[in-house]
Amino acid sequence: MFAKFISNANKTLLFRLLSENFKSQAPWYGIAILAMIVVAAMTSASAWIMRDIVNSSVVSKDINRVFEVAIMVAVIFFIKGIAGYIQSVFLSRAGNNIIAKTQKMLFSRILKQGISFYSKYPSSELLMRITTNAQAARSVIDLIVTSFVRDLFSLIGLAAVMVIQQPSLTLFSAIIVPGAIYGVRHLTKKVRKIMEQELASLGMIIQNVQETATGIRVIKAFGLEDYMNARMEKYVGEVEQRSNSIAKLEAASSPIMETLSGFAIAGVVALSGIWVLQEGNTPGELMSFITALLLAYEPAKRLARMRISLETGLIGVRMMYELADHPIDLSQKDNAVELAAGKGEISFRNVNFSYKENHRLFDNLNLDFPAGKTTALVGPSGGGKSSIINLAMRLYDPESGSVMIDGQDLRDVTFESLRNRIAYVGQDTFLFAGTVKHNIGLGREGASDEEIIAAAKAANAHDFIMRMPHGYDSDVGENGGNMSGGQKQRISIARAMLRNAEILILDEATSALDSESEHLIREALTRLTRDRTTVMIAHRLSTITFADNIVVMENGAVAEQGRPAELLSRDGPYRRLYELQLLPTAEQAMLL
Ligand SMILES: Nc1ncnc2c1ncn2[C@@H]1O[C@H](COP(=O)(O)OP(=O)(O)OP(=O)(O)O)[C@@H](O)[C@H]1O
Repeated sequence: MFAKFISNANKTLLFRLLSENFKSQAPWYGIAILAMIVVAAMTSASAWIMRDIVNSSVVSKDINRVFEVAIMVAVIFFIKGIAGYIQSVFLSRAGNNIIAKTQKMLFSRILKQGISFYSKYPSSELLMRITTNAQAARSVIDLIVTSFVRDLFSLIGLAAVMVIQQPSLTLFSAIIVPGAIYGVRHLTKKVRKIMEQELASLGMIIQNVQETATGIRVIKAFGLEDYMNARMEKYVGEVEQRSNSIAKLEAASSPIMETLSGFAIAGVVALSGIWVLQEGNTPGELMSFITALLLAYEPAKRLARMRISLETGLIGVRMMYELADHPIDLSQKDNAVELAAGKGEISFRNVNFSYKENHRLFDNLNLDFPAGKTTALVGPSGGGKSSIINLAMRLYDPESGSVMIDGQDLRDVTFESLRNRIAYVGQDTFLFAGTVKHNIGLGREGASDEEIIAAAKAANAHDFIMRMPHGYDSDVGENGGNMSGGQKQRISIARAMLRNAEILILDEATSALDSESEHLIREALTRLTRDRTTVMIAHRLSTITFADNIVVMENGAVAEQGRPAELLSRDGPYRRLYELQLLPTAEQAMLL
């Protein structure tokens, strides 16, 4: 029966959801299920006792019996109330634990993913999958437990009351139920489709809000408020329309059920007169039967609609598992070893690499970054500079050939030992929510306050930090919103300084700073790069005169390399780049 109830794919999904979550929560679900059985039993008892209420007061007019029955009614409802409380508390406890566990699992999974995963899933989508879809896991389990235990047991109990009180009338009512279930079945498919579209539009709403928050400067500067508003209106409108369609479809199950139930009750009322009058049944039995029938209506309706609720809930669960199962394209080998301590020489040997199929960026690339020296990567945009540091940090793997540190292939070493040997200062100086101290301290776990301050001093950041309202305990604001570009850069230099790794990867900021800031940063970088293997992407050639070696990258290949003075003396690509950047154009020269 269950096989026909839901599709095979959904059945697999459901079994997986239950097997992964139900077991760990078994004690809580056990208690909740026991409480539900008590609730179901008390519901049936409240229908059963109608017979005694009516017979004792109306038929036998026995006042003592009336009091007895009244006490029993009070006890039934008291027990039902307590059991209902226990059921809710333990069901929620298990459910909340499932949400928490799912969210933790999803988050640690996406943290393991390589950079390419993040180009596939926009942040808004990740947000939705980790929040809304994780909730769906709980809702589906709740639905199964409440429907199969509370509703089914209530229905069985009430049916038993009905059979005992009026067997023939029960038979009549039973004919109606399959009709009602059939009536709601055809609605399921439609709801599923609309629900999928609704979730997609919901994702777009999140994306729009997120883009507004992160891109507010561009929005304001270009007066894009109307454009953003129009986009929001479109997505919100779509969600509104789809929600209405879903509500209409879901509600459509009500008229079907109401009409059929109306027929059942009308039939029962008509027949009951004949039975009571002709077959000598008591009015109490009849009242008990009708109460049981009416009480059975809600659980029966919920069970009939269960398929719709299950299908819609499973959409979220499927999306959650899609994220959880997304293969990790960049993983650590099972037999990975520690990256042995060394001087930090980086070498690329016969490296072939492409981001997209049939679109090779590096073709047999051979390149060395000598230990303890600073190598500057220069060249036109798209030449492959960032891709080199992506491979050197093992954010991507080459298709063939190898990237090595001190002769060890990066694919053979643990991520932890690799990351411990590298410090990174990126172009987008990302700061995390928290204090200045916290942001610098992320450079090395367990660093003392003194070490953090020493790193900040070396990064020329100490003085401006001390001028902040709470010094090192000042809040940096969202992504360093409370700081200038130059200050953020010095914080990230201090973070790298604290790491004290042999290898430094430096992606120079493209935005120009005022000369004071530029001078302070330059000084900090000179200290930071001293005696370290530094790979530095330089966008402004004026800043790399101190480099030991320069590599000019063009179209994924090394166009030229050598010492700065040596390259300048040649009439090659570096000299041309240099002249292009440093020599004022005729027009500029006239303005000077
Ligand atoms: N994640 C990616 N997916 C697909 N293609 C990419 C990706 N990143 C870079 N590329 C492509 O690879 C080539 C090299 O890019 P790369 O970012 O390494 O160049 P770059 O020299 O650092 O450029 P820039 O100076 O503009 O930062 C470019 O053609 C770029 O379009």
